Amino acid sequence: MQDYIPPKKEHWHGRTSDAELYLHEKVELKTISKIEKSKSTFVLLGYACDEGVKRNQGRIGAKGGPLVIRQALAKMPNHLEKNVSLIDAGDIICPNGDLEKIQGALAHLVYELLQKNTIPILLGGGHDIAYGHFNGIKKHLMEANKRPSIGIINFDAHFDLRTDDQGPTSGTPFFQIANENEPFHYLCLGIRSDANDKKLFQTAQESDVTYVEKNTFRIQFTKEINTWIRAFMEKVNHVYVTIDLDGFSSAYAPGVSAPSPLGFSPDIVLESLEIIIASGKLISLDIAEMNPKFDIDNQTAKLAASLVHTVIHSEFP
Ligand SMILES: N=CN[C@@H](CCC(=O)O)C(=O)O
Ligand SMILES: [Mn+2]
Ligand SMILES: [Mn+2]
Repeated sequence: MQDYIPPKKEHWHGRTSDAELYLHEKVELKTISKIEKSKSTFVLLGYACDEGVKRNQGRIGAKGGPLVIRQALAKMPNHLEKNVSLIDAGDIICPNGDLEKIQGALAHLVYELLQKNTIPILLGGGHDIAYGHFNGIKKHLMEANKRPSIGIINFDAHFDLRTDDQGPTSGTPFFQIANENEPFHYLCLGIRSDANDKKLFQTAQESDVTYVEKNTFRIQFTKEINTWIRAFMEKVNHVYVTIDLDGFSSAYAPGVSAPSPLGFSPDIVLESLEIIIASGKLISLDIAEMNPKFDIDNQTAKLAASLVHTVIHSEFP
């Protein structure tokens, strides 16, 4: 496949030990066809594409996202049990701007990873990653059930519910999913009224979107937020989590296409992830909008890598 780059050893560096103390020593590099069926395997797949951001008039650079997240993760300590595997499966790329094709290719690879019972962790790339990612999950679940029940939990400043009448962009993925899926289960955490216009709030209302605005998505309201997340998850059988790094305050995440000075803090995201993972419904996860061009001292890459580190070290029921 010309839009796929196999994993590379040179992307994984750090301190060395004789006991797999670091993740670059633990990670296995495998192309997707070589990955075996296993329940306790996390697979990293990069979406090195910022075509959707470009089309959405954003600041390009997110195609470099997967590499810097890997490089930060490589140096982090490995506390994984021996029976848990971490695999890097390489990157999807978008060399000629054919976003629709790349989203289709991504959906196919996600489908293959889920057929192998692994837990995909996708690294972006623009938030158009969500459309391909969701379709891969859907294809996999449709083999068992014609109408799978999938809830999307998006940590984001934005709804990303723009219409796709001019084609897909990083601002349209959830509009596309809403249009093609009935019912549409979508929970947004961290929405900012200074980053979404009236039409987007109206589309959210018409599509029955549940959302928590940024002023409420704070650690002080953990109890209430946990109740809302649990209530949302009750309605669905599977949960797909997508974390748009631009939802974090730019004090934590300057390296994104559309920064949020008044965004949320990592602590409430970690609390929420704990509840979601403990539910046993998390099927797949991605981290989107990492843009190394605007990062400062690798803070955003390290934040993204720490989120991956937290997820892979969590107990999956
Ligand atoms: N994926 C990002 N989407 C945002 C970008 C906002 C911006 O460029 O300021 C959106 O379209 O609303
Ligand atoms: Mn966003
Ligand atoms: Mn987004």
